Amino acid sequence: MSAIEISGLTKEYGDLTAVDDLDLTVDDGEVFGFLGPNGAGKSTTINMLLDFTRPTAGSATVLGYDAQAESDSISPRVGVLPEGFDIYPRLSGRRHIEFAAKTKAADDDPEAILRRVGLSADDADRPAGDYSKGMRQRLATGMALVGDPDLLIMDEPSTGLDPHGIREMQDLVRSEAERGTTVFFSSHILEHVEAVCDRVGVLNEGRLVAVDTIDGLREEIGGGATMTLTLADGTAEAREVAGSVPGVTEVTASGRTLECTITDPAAKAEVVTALAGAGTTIEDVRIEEVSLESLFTALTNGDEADAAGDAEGIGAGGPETETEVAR
Ligand SMILES: Nc1ncnc2c1ncn2[C@@H]1O[C@H](COP(=O)(O)OP(=O)(O)OP(=O)(O)O)[C@@H](O)[C@H]1O
Repeated sequence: MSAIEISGLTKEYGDLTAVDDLDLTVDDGEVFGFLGPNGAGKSTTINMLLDFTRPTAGSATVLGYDAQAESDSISPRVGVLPEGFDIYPRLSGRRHIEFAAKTKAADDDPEAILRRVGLSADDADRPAGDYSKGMRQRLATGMALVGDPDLLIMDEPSTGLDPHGIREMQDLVRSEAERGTTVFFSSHILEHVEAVCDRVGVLNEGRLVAVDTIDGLREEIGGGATMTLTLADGTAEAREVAGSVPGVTEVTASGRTLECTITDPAAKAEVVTALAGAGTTIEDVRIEEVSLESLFTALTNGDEADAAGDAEGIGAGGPETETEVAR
C-alpha cells in the first residue's frame, strides 16, 4: 500500500490555480521531500491531504483512506508538524505532550516521547517559552509523534533553524524513518530536503515538474562535477593527461591546480589513475557536484534547455552552500 496516492488533485482559488492536476505516489516507509518555491502549492496540497481544504477536482488517499470521505480514519494515524506552529510559552514541554496525547486519545509516556526528540527530563519541566527555536521544533515534532503515527507530515520544518538545529531535525527525521514511519517533508530549501529524503517531488506554480532522487535529477539535467586537483609540481603535461580521459570536457590549469569538468562519473577515478600513471604526484582532490542551485533553477524556471546549459557551466555552490528555492 502507498502511504499517499494523489490523483489529478486540483485546487483553485478564484482565478488562481494553487495546485494543478497533481499526480503523486509516496511509498510506505519512504522519506519524501516535497520541494518548491514559496507559493508553489505545497501547503495547499498538505491541507487537502489532511482535509483542511477541499479540492476543486481530483482525489487523494492517505494510508489507504480517502482523504476527504475517510479523514476520520486518517487523522489518528498521521502526525503533523504544521508550518509556523506555536508553543504555549508558559506550559512545560511535558504538558505540551500531555495535551497532544489527550487530543489524540493516546496513552504515550511523555518522558519517552521527549527523549525520542532529544529533550531531557530537565527540559521537560521547563516552560517551553524558555526553549531555543530548535528545542521548540523538537517539542512540536514530539507532539506530532504522539500516538505513534504511520505518516509524519512536516511542513517547512527547517524554517528559522540554525545549522545545528537543522542537523538535529534531520537526525530526527532519519530516526523516525528507521522506525518505519513514512515522512512527507515539505521545504523550499533544497539542501534540507536532499540530506534526508529518498526521493523528491518538485512543485512549481502548482504543477509537479519532477519526481526523482536528487542524483536522478542531476543526471536528468546533464549535471556533472568539477574536480579540482592540487599537484606536487607543474601542470603542463598533467593538463594534457587529464584532458585525454573520456568524460572530461574541459581542463584549466593554474599554478599547481588543475580544474577538470567531468560529465561521466567514472572519469573521476580515471583522471586520478591516469595522472598517477604519468608520474604526477597528487596532493589533494576536491569534487563538487553540479550546484544544487542550478539544478533548482532548471526545474523551477521552466526553460530546460537553457537551464541544462547553465548547469553544465556552473560548478560553484558546493555542498555547504544553502540553496533557497526562489522564483
Ligand atoms: N485560502 C487561500 N485563498 C486564496 N489563495 C490562497 C489561499 N491559500 C493559498 N493561496 C494561494 O495559493 C498559492 C499556493 O500557496 P501555498 O501556501 O500552498 O504555497 P506553498 O508552496 O506552501 O508556499 P509557502 O512555502 O510560501 O507556504 C499561493 O499563490 C497562495 O497565495
